[in-house]
Amino acid sequence: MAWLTAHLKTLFASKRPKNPPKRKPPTREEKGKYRATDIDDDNNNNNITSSNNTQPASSSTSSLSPSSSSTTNSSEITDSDLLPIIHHEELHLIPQILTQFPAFYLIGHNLPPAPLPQAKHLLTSPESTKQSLVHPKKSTVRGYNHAKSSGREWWDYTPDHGGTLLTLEDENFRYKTKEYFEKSIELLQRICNEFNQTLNENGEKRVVIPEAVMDDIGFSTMRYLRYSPTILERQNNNNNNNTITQSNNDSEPPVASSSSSSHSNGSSSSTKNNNRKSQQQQQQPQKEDGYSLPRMEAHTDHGILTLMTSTEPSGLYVWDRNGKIFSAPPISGTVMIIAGDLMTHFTALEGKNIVNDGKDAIGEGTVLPSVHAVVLPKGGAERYSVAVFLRPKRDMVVSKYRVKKEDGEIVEENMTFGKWAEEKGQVRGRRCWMVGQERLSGGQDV
Ligand SMILES: O=C(O)CCC(=O)C(=O)O
Ligand SMILES: [Fe+2]
Repeated sequence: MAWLTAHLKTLFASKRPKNPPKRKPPTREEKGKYRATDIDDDNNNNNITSSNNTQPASSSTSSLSPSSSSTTNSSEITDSDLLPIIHHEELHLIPQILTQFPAFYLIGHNLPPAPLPQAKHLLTSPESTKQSLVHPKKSTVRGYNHAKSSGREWWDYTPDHGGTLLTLEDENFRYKTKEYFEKSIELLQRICNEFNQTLNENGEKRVVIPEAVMDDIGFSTMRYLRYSPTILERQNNNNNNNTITQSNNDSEPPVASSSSSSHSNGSSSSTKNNNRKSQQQQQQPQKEDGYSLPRMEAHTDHGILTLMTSTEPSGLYVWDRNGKIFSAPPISGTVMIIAGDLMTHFTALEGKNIVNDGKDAIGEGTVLPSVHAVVLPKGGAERYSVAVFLRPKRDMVVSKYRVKKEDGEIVEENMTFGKWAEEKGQVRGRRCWMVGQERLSGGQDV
């Protein structure tokens, strides 16, 4: 485990790209042109442009310098924090964009409307309906779950059996859910394919992302989330009534804790620790310093890519590799895409791997996983979101790691996606490996 802890700690102290994008600072008019409500496919001829933040506290006084060359202190959010918007016709730009920005918006994607009404429908169903969607072995990546102490509840789609398990008895709901999941996965697979079109130093194409990712949905899933002060209130009034195990690590739990085929829960020591921790949390009074707002603590996703969209108010933030924070509100007509842990494994320098070589495996083309968190603004309405996670099968070998045997011999073993996810789940602070995140996590995960 030491290798993993060390790796996680060093990852975000790694090199910044030598050639940061040189973008002209947008004028206020240009920024206004791309405001959330104005964007549609027809008026957006630029392939890359900048998103406009809608809620930075300091926006009125800050300068309009490009984000990448900004010297802003990492914990400040200013008007210069602009995430790029890429047109679907320009998917080939994405491998480079993801080395420079922690997220991008995609426009012109032809996805069906985001199933946010479906998310609301399911997550505001009667409690008895929600309880009937809980996985028999309490998997936190299949069916209904909640983290009341974080003011959040969610439901994970089960793609197996045509999406008919742990779901609502509603044909329209099922159709819209399945359709959005399948189209989003196809889109994420097309983006992965672009990584295999880039040329290496010798001008040759190399397989960066295993072909199996493009051919199979693997352990991909889709999540509907709801953040609401009323969930926190229920928690306050009803501290001992939780029927579902509360975990502090539920945003991306060990994949091994839920098997799509066997539905085994694989109850691990980390789960027991989390239970103890969450019981302690429930006994603590809610803090009054903002941490009692509905939220998802800072973390990175396990998989390859995540596609996200949400209602307002957003409260979604992403960090770049230098610790700079970007606000990432929903922009109409777009979806937001971020990289997960596996993207770092796949895009490591040729001949190196991040598990054994740490920072030395990270080159200019290496994509780091995006740290992200959600904190609802104070007094805001509730928020719904949809996240589609592209993940390979759990037995896919994603890396190698060295193990010292009892006789002292060092051997290399395969690191599968399932093993990666399971071990990450047991590392304290796995949610986020950056200095500064304690502001969002309540300081518990550093
Ligand atoms: O609600 C969101 O927008 C983010 C959800 C998320 O990060 C997750 O479920 O891993
Ligand atoms: Fe996430």
